[in-house]
Amino acid sequence: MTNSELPSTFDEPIDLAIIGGTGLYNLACLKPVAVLPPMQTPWGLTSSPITISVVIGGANKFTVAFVSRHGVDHEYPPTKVPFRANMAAIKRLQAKAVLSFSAVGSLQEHIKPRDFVLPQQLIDRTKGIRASSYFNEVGLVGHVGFGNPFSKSFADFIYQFKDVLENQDAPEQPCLMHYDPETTVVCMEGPQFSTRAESKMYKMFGGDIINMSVIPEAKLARELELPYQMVCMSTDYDAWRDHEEAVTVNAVFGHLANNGRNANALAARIIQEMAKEIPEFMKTGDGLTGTAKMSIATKKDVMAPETLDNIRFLFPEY
Ligand SMILES: CSC[C@H]1O[C@H](OP(=O)(O)O)[C@H](O)[C@@H]1O
Ligand SMILES: Nc1ncnc2[nH]cnc12
Repeated sequence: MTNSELPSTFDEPIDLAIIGGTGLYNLACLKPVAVLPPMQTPWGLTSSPITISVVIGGANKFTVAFVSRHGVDHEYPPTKVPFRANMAAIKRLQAKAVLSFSAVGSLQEHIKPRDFVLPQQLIDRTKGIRASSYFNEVGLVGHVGFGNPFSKSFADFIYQFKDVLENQDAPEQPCLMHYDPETTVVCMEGPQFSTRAESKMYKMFGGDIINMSVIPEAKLARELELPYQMVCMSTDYDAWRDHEEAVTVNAVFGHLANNGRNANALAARIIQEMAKEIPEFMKTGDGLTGTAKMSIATKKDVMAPETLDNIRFLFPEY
């Protein structure tokens, strides 16, 4: 059956949401059972249809939803991705966690192109022009904690499968997965890449890798109480190495095929293991359950009916 012949509705809650980035417009390791058309949310339409797949693991059924961040034909630049719609749709489908993939530049010698990184910290260098919150309205003010922007439990889970990575063209130079509590991703505005001076400044800040899309995705996931981990796939050394050409899109594209294969292998293992037994952090909410409600400072009595409808779109139980 081709994707266009599949049902366009799916009525069960999903377990895991996966967001694909540059070069990862679908996951070949998944067998779709439904393709939902781009979902209308109070924050607009999602950037792509949502592909639903079901995996059987022993006695369990495990459901995955896939969204393409930039659209299936890469129509949305990082500044204009409908991040709030994408994340609202994922929440509406009742995902228990979000696994996000991103192509990144490396700010450190030891992180080579084709290596993967599980960042645990981030530095926001976007320019305030992206809608980055559900709780930043007159009549709805909320301040969620963001000290630890990623899910350590999820990163620990993913790191178990570090050995699935392969370098197909140069097996003697294996692809590594880097993971420690200080590993930091810088998120810049784009769409232009950084200047050499900016790239060196980000290194001085303590950045290890750089992309254009972890903000506001990670912030919105936190507001939605969703455990969120980004798997960063290195494609270049950005612009800080004076003796080398600064990053170009051609350099990035040169590594996308290998990174895409590794993303599929990694996602397949993660899904297989989750289907056998849903990890504890997905069952319990990773300590995030109830944090959004606690963060809202505005009194409910003064909220407009439309505001309450939007909150209920995200949190039907509130
Ligand atoms: C084409 S290189 C720059 C582009 O790649 C990354 O996209 P994504 O995070 O969606 O994989 C980066 O964030 C930029 O948007
Ligand atoms: N050098 C870079 N800067 C920002 N985003 C990127 N995505 C891939 N490489 C990048």
